[in-house]
Amino acid sequence: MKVVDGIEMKKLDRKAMEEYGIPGVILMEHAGMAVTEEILKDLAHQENKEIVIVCGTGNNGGDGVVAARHLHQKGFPVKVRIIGDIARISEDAKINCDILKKLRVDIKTIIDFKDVPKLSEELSRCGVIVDAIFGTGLNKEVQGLTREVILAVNRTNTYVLSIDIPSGVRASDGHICGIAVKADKTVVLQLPKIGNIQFPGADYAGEMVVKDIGIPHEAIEKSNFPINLITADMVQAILPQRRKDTHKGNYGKAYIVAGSTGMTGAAMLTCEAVLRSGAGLLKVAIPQSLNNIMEVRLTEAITVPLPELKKGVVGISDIEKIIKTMQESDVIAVGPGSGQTRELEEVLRNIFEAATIPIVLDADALNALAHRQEILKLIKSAAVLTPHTGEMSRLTNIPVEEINRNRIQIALEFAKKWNVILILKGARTIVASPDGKVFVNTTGNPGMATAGSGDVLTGIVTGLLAQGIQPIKAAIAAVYLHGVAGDRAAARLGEYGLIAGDIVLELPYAIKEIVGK
Ligand SMILES: NC(=O)C1=CN([C@@H]2O[C@H](COP(=O)(O)OP(=O)(O)OC[C@H]3O[C@@H](n4cnc5c(N)ncnc54)[C@H](OP(=O)(O)O)[C@@H]3O)[C@@H](O)[C@H]2O)[C@@H](O)CC1
Ligand SMILES: Nc1ncnc2c1ncn2[C@@H]1O[C@H](COP(=O)(O)OP(=O)(O)O)[C@@H](O)[C@H]1O
Ligand SMILES: [K+]
Repeated sequence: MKVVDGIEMKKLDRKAMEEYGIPGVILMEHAGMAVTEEILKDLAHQENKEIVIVCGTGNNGGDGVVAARHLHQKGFPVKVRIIGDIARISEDAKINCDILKKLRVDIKTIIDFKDVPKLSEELSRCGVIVDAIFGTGLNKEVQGLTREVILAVNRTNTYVLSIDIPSGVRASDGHICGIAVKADKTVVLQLPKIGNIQFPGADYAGEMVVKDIGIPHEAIEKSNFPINLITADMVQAILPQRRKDTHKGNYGKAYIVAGSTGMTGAAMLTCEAVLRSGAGLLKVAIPQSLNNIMEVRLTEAITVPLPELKKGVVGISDIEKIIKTMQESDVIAVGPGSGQTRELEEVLRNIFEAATIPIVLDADALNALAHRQEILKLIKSAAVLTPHTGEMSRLTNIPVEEINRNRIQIALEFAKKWNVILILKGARTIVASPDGKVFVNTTGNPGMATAGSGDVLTGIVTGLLAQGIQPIKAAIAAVYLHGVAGDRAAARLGEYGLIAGDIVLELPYAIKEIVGK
């Protein structure tokens, strides 16, 4: 599903109107009806059926006014409160306001701070507040009277439904323009906006429901706006059903180079996730002295001990053996728990030069690349990098705060510059491809902020790549499944007690949930 910013949404609205001749009032009518439908669902669970709709003077307010008409028609007590100068109301919203007046719906304007206490009282007394103050047209910090009204909405305990996006959240990036409505539910019109899914804005949305308002789907499909939301349908289409007449050779050989003294656990988690993702065969390169530990724990994997020179870490002396196994494999992953050694860069350089298979780089492999990203240019095959924000900061020399303000753009620029698939991990993981596309993941939860959960993701990407899934698709499916597995684990155990191994254990069920088998 496409994700847009305010400008792209406006373009699509205009296209619907100008190229397809769908008048704005019709789109507004659909929006208002979609909102009504959701309000009716919410009202079904509560005694207090009174609704107060707080509107701005733009088209978002117009959607609220249409909803007021439908609710009035169905016999619900509705109040409409319009903030600001009603003379400035948008054309389509005015048409609908005029109808409301003729229907004698209770409609008033809030033009002064002294109107706020009365409004606060109405907001506290009603059963549902509809927030139709600003949508995609928010273009500056929220101040003055509107700020007071939003504060009043947030002070109540009343259920709040926002139209399109909680007022105060900037559609283009999720920035909070000083203050924003804290919604219980957001009825997103036609397409999710970046501000609906990127933090901090995403935190204000509550439950999100996306509703079609009649913008032609072919117009949306033709849009070349690069951002997409990863959905279950998308992942289902990526994961093939297994054919009956197959054997382990059909599901690929994965090769993991991971682990060092003190960090065999990272290698273990990655390996388990590779196997649980359905790869046919797994080999793991491990410093000789750690081999026994791995053999005991990893029943199903083949270990390939490396004759380490420096005890407990992989070094350049191991490279011949690494390259040989790599040449017999379908994917290689390097980095989880590898340790920070100077030699790792040299190891990577050799792998990059020799590899004809997809390469997954995580953790210490990424640290080894910091300040030496240019060696990524040696890679002739596909590469998937999986940094968390801290690793991304080291890779790019951009401060963490700046990355967090601009995750999509920074991930995209890196992917294009270095011709890699970049998975920028965190709450709302971003997958960026070198051809300029971005996929945002919304599965997962803060319970996954625990040591080793990134190693699990590396294993899933690697396991899917082993099975011959196209690299960008493997990355998309991996982040989604990783999040679903994490959500399942959290549902069972809660977020506090969740550990990375639980994500691995839930992974088969997450896959089954999507694939059906
Ligand atoms: N045909 C369509 O386009 C359809 C659109 N639809 C709906 O419309 C929404 C977009 O509507 P929109 O473009 O009219 O903008 P909207 O969000 O209502 O606000 C703009 C107003 O707010 C004002 N303003 C902004 N920031 C402010 C601030 N900080 N503090 C104070 N004022 C501020 C701004 O003022 P100005 O910039 O003019 O000074 C302007 O007056 C969209 O989210 C969806 O819900 C659907 O009905 C389908 C058809
Ligand atoms: N709040 C959150 N919401 C969703 N996913 C999260 C959240 N916190 C962490 N995760 C996920 O958990 C994983 C953590 O990875 P990482 O930081 O590399 O852990 P480690 O290095 O310990 O393995 C990432 O895939 C990240 O997206
Ligand atoms: K709104």
